[in-house]
Amino acid sequence: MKALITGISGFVGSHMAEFLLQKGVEVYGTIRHRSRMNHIQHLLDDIHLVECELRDPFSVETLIEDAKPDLIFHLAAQSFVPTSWNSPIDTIHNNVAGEVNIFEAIRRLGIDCKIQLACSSEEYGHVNPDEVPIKETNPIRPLSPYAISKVAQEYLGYQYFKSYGLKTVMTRTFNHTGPRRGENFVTSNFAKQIADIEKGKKDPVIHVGNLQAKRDFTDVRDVVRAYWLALEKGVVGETYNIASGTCYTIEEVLHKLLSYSKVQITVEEDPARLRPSDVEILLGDYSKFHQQTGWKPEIPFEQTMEDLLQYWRSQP
Ligand SMILES: C[C@H]1O[C@H](OP(=O)(O)OP(=O)(O)OC[C@H]2O[C@@H](n3cnc4c(=O)[nH]c(N)nc43)[C@H](O)[C@@H]2O)[C@@H](O)[C@@H](O)C1=O
Repeated sequence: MKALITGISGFVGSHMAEFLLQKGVEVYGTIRHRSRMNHIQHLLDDIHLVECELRDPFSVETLIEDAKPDLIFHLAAQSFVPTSWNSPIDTIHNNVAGEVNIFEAIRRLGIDCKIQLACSSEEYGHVNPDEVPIKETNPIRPLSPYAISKVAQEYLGYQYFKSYGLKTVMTRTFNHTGPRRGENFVTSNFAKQIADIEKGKKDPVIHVGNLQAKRDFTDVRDVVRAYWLALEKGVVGETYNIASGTCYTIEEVLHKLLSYSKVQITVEEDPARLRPSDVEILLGDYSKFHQQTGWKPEIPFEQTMEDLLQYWRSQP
């Protein structure tokens, strides 16, 4: 069996590759000329890397024709919410055009494959207090250009399923983290600041944004297992929440991370970290996915946070 991972050198892509290799799957992955390879350095002998610009239809058609995958995990995206305010068109173009190019290549070449689409809980956006835990049937009220790009990705997945029979499965994944998480994202950012303070590379002050937001975190290693099950047991054309079913304020996350360190650290708000609009609460109900696939998260949040901090401590 052959699987293609778009964005294989990224955070989730590298974990997905490790998971698939353990399953004995032949792994293809896309990189761009400026991709950093540090997350997949240890896998280079075992995977096929293809340089591909997903925004370029010719590049994508060549990729799909050469790889002829049975499974596609479409993980490549501009995924940082604040960047989507600074460059909204780029986020929408990157995330939406890239996916359409994949769908068009599959359709034109007549490739028979299943496609997992990494959609997002950000699509829910504004959530009323009486709407948690969030089910797939909740209203979509997106609050960022990134969220809009994910709504478009998801509905395109549905439309290509209905119009052309493409075997798409959409996963609305809530926040996820773990070793290799990009340093912009909150858990990694805080963990890296703590590790830098411990190493004496930074003054003992941790800079933070909105600590009142509530988020539902799942370990990335549970998430890639969910993506595999989404294609193995999920129903094509359907959308599933992937979540832990528990949420914490960002303040609680901060204090959890701080409790793993012996150094004395002062907390300071950095106004540049506040957003034009922030999703107040994301707390997911994953029962639809559980009923279909049997999946449930296995790695406790505390373990994820300790592993993340250890990851940053081990970085040069
Ligand atoms: C599901 C969804 O999950 C992620 O989107 P996100 O929730 O925006 O993730 P984040 O880690 O940037 O922020 C989480 C919360 O934490 C608050 N926050 C406080 N202080 C800082 C801070 O210093 N840095 C950051 N980044 N956030 C901070 C921030 O305001 C927000 O309320 C992406 O994977 C996205 O791709 C995705 O799909």
